[in-house]
Amino acid sequence: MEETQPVPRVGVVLFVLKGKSVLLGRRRASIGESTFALPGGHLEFGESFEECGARELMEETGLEMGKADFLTVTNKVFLDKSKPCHYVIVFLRAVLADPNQVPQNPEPDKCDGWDWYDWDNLPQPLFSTLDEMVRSGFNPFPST
Ligand SMILES: Nc1nc2c([nH]c(=O)n2[C@H]2C[C@H](O)[C@@H](COP(=O)(O)OP(=O)(O)OP(=O)(O)O)O2)c(=O)[nH]1
Ligand SMILES: [Mg+2]
Repeated sequence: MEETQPVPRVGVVLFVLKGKSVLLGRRRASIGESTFALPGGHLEFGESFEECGARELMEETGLEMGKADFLTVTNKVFLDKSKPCHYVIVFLRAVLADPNQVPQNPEPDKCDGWDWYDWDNLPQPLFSTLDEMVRSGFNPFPST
């Protein structure tokens, strides 16, 4: 039988902002195990980036997304795992529909839980892509 060739996949990942804080959760997943990462996941057939972001945020945190806009895109190959992965990741900046919503953890097998972290005092270790962005001086907050 012919082997299926690996292909790049598209992900949508959210910087959910509240004041000077960003929403992060410690991953329980093969890629980035035990690192702090942003909510997000795979783009499904027919979805807009915003629809995907809102769906993933609801599935992973129970939070309802408000306004979102495009920030940047990355193109990253993860070769350190037994199954190599290649992701084009679209990063959106988002706020909550209601800023008083409290994050839940409906997928405890995938994440230890979600919390708000001050951008100037981020937890360690960060997920590799996020770590690279922070080190390069990337800032998800709107310039005022
Ligand atoms: N969640 C998340 N994914 C990220 C980040 N940075 C980054 O490159 N990715 C890439 C690697 C992930 O394997 C890929 C897809 O996200 P994911 O691993 O959370 O996917 P998922 O299980 O939630 O997706 P799904 O199957 O539920 O659709 O996006 C990040 O900060 N958070
Ligand atoms: Mg995810």
